[in-house]
Amino acid sequence: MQKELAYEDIQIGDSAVFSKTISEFDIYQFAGLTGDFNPMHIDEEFAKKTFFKERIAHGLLTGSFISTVLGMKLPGPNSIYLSQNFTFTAPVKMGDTIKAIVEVVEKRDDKKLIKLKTQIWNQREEMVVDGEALVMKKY
Ligand SMILES: C[C@@H](O)CC(=O)SCCNC(=O)CCNC(=O)[C@H](O)C(C)(C)COP(=O)(O)OP(=O)(O)OC[C@H]1O[C@@H](n2cnc3c(N)ncnc32)[C@H](O)[C@@H]1OP(=O)(O)O
Repeated sequence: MQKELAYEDIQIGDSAVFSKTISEFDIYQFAGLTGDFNPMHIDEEFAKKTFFKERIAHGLLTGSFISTVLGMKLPGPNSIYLSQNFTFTAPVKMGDTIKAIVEVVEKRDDKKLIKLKTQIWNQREEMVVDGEALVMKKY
């Protein structure tokens, strides 16, 4: 279990990472959980005729691993997620291994707010998601 960090323990420049290989099962599970059965994610024949020519992961499935790093590592347990933006810069394909990285870029002591740069990269060192998150770490 990750040691719980207090707001004061967190410094600008601190970073944390979570890595995962995206499987067909992950994509089906996400479709079932959310109800987003867009055929470009789940129907190989349909996907062959799309711009990407094969099935790709839902953008928010990929993006959700930013939440994993924020909630489990940095700022970690007891973080309150306030906002997030995502730019999906490249597709995530089945079997890709993605790495979600967060880095503290700003702190606001009066409200205990932490701004983090949030990016996800694939195994070919291509950035697939870019963005920024705001988290409150009250205690
Ligand atoms: C809803 C769900 O079911 C569906 C999904 O989840 S799909 C999965 C998540 N999305 C992705 O995986 C897409 C990943 N992105 C890409 O692969 C690329 O961005 C792209 C191939 C779609 C487009 O790239 P590119 O061919 O380089 O784009 P253009 O240069 O032709 O740009 C056209 C205009 O769009 C703007 N733009 C492009 N990408 C983005 C982006 N990610 N976010 C915001 N805007 C984007 C680009 O600036 C161009 O606009 P402009 O006014 O002409 O500058």
